[in-house]
Amino acid sequence: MDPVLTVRGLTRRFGGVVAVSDVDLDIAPGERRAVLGPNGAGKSTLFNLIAGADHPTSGSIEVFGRDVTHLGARRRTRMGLSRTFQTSRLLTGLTVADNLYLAAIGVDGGRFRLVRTGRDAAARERARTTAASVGMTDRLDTLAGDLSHGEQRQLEIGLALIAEPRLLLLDEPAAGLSRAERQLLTQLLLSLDRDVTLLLIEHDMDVALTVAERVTMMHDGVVIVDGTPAEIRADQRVHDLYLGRAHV
Ligand SMILES: Nc1ncnc2c1ncn2[C@@H]1O[C@H](COP(=O)(O)OP(=O)(O)OP(=O)(O)O)[C@@H](O)[C@H]1O
Repeated sequence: MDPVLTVRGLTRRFGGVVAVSDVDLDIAPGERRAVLGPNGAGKSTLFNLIAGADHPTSGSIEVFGRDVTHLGARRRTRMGLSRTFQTSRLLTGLTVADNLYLAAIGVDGGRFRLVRTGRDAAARERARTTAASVGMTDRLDTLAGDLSHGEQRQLEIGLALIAEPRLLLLDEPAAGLSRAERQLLTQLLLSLDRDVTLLLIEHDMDVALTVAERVTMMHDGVVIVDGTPAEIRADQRVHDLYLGRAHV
């Protein structure tokens, strides 16, 4: 099967800083991949380049076999790429159902066709099925602002899933969550349909190594190890750079 994502020689410079340096990445359909690395490794820059929020100095990005290097974020979204954000985009004064409903009616008609007469009902139904897929059926009538931090993260993932993406980019999904919330998040990510390929940028080793089948470890903009969670755990360079520190 063709890769979902192919990155070649990707480089992003900011003045004299090479935030991402000659990175190659191949992600297969249905794969769960994590990108790990200490502060300043280049994870966020790589994420933004793949999402289309930023553009590389050199190199190329293909999504679903199509060169998107020079396409903006919206075009990539329409192709089936979706992302979460580190800062919450929830409408805290609205219920879970309404947050999902508004996202559903906002989805581009090309990918999620809602015939005019049934538009409202279809969007409501889509909100309900998405809530179920992120384990929030019993919270549909709760205001987003009244959700726990972990539930808000669940809802954000739901919003990213509403357009039925084929590639979901998760930007540090475990950031700021308690241990119990991280475990729930891990379960949620493990439960997602394999029709969606996952790429997560993550600081939290436990979440990344449990959810991902393959981990790409970055340092100073460069990929230093690419392997299975077992290989990552056993790698001396990872220990030196990452595991040896209190919390990087
Ligand atoms: N807009 C920018 N302008 C200048 N330098 C930048 C910019 N964005 C990132 N950098 C630099 O690029 C390098 C990589 O940063 P990046 O944020 O991608 O790392 P990261 O692995 O995501 O780190 P963190 O875990 O702290 O978010 C750092 O040296 C950072 O200072």
